[in-house]
Amino acid sequence: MVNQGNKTMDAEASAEPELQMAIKCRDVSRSYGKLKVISNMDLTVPQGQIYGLLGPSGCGKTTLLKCIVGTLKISRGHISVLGKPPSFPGHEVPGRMVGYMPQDLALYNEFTISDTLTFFGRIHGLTSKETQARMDFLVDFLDLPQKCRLVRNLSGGQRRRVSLGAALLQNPQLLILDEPTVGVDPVLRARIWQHLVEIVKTGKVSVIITTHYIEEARQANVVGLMRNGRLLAEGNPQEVMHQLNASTLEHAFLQLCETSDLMDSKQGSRQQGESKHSLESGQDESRPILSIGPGGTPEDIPKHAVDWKVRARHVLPKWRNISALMIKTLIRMKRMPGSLCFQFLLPVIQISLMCVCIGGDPKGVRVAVVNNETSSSGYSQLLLGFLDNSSIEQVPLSHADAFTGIYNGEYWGVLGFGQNFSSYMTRRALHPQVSKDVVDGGSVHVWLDLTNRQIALMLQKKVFQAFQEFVDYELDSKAYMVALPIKIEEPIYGSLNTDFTTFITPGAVLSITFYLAVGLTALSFVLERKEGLLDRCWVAGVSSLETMLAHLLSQLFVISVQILLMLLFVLLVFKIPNEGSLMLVVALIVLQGVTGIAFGLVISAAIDDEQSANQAALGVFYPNLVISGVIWPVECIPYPLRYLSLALPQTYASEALRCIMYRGWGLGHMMVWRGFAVTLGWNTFFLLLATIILKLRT
Ligand SMILES: Nc1ncnc2c1ncn2[C@@H]1O[C@H](COP(=O)(O)OP(=O)(O)OP(=O)(O)O)[C@@H](O)[C@H]1O
Repeated sequence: MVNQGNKTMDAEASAEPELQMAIKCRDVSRSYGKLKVISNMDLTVPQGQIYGLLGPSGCGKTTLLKCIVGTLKISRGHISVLGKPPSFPGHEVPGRMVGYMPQDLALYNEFTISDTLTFFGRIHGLTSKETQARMDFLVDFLDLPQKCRLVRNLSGGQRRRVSLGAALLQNPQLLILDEPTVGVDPVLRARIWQHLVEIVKTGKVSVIITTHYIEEARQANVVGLMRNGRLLAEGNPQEVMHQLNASTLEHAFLQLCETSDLMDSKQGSRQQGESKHSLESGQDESRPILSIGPGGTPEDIPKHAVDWKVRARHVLPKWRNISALMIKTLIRMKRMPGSLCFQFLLPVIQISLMCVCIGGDPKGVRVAVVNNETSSSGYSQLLLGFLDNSSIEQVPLSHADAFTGIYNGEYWGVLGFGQNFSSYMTRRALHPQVSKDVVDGGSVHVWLDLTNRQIALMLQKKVFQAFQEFVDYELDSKAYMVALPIKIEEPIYGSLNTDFTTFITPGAVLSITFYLAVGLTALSFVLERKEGLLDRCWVAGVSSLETMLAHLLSQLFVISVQILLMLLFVLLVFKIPNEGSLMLVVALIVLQGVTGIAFGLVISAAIDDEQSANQAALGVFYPNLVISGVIWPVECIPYPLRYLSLALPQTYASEALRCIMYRGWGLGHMMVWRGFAVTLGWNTFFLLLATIILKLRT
């Protein structure tokens, strides 16, 4: 009986004058991995009508709407929205022509209602006057609370209405509303439907709406009843009910489900004997059981040509969108002052801790002194007087106690002087030939605990320095007789007492800038994607490149403040020398910050959840720090790992920064421009990669 009705109504429809179609889906399929969610679906939304898309939870309604707005790619078939496929160059879908209310709220929690509508108004290119007028209307119409209320403080239903307001804002030609009436009281629900009915009356606006409340869809001009990714029926709600002799849409739907189950089981038993080919073609599946009205035919898929100028304009980023997104980020920052202060202060804290704690000479290192020379005017006492007391704490002990102490880990070394140290040392210096006992007794004996190389090296250096100062003082012009025949001349670059902090600071500044920038951006898209904000902005007409550039520019502001504060501390508080151009120093650090932002954007474009994004950012941190030559010279890294090290973003950049700061070199030196070139190369690569990933995934 249903099939008969179907045929009659198809025939009637073909006799009617042809309607303009707002949306045409032909043979559309979409799968998530192996799960086929939409199967060979044909759906037609006539221009100037309300189309109610109905169906149980999980039947694929949201997926279909996402395919229609273009945020999901279809696996097969063709979709035309307002005359062209979504995201066709020059077509304002996505863009101003479409108002999309996603199922997720997709609102910025830190925004007020007014901020939210102003943001979408900017993206759609409305003037502030137009936005204001629409805002006043929508606040009144949707019964919204005061405009200055923060979205995060609104109830679920209020948020939903704000989200609907954002979709209605620019008076779009096509409204795509995914469950706009959930959580909305019956009075307002009726008003929303009344409004939709009114706006379609002009014939210029079309609406596709999904709802769980099947009966409210009676007010739609056309309903599509969906089940398991298929359209069971499409037609005017009254006619659907009439055809199925049902008193309510719900009953009609129930009947269709039963018919569909019956047909499926019949088809299943038939197909057992048939070839696999007919199973896969799926052509039968695509036809609704009941089709009343303007269905589509495969041959009406038009071909569209596009001018290269239009194509170029479509690809080029729009400053309007970038500035809207930047203002959005700045407003969000302003609404989280604690987090912003923390972001500004964190690099200062990190670099200060590094300068204070890493690279300086160890202090108060306990050393046991076994002095068997009793005379207080002996050379041993004199020599000990030249030891740097701030670094070394001398503990006079007997031989036995000193060795017990060092074995117990109480001392880092033992200095031993023989009974006749002074006389033997003189004899060593003056006589060309002396016995082994004299050589031995005239030497300072040093036993070290070498488990801590830095402390042991410092002790050795301090003992040699003390000895040199002692002989210079005691022997004056004859000092050459006992001193080592090696003279360390004035350094070409740097100073004689350069400490490890000086080496590590440039690399540390770059690493801190890089990783804080990664941290700032690695989650930016992850959270926005999760909350549906990325998709919503995309449907409003924001491209991946614009999203990327807006993030980059607004985060540049944050890292500029970070870099300024960090450099103030490094140069003025910790007095790290800078012999070169401050402009070059700042430029290189800012570019490294951009590399960090771009890398963070890659992570956040590629990864869906916060935990994985955090893990990726943290996972890269330590290996990169270790093999970038930031904390230890690259020359210590064995081949072939060194090649990897040299290719990393911070290796040549750290070297370049050291060359600028300590050697005073400029861009004329290869070691400097190489650092800039590698940094710029990585910036470009990461930004392109992030844009491509985001484009592919949005
Ligand atoms: N990103 C995804 N990855 C894998 N499966 C998905 C994804 N999104 C949706 N699905 C699956 O696709 C099917 C259809 O989901 P969809 O959200 O389109 O249903 P729906 O009809 O809108 O349901 P509801 O009315 O509850 O919103 C469901 O089985 C769902 O689990």
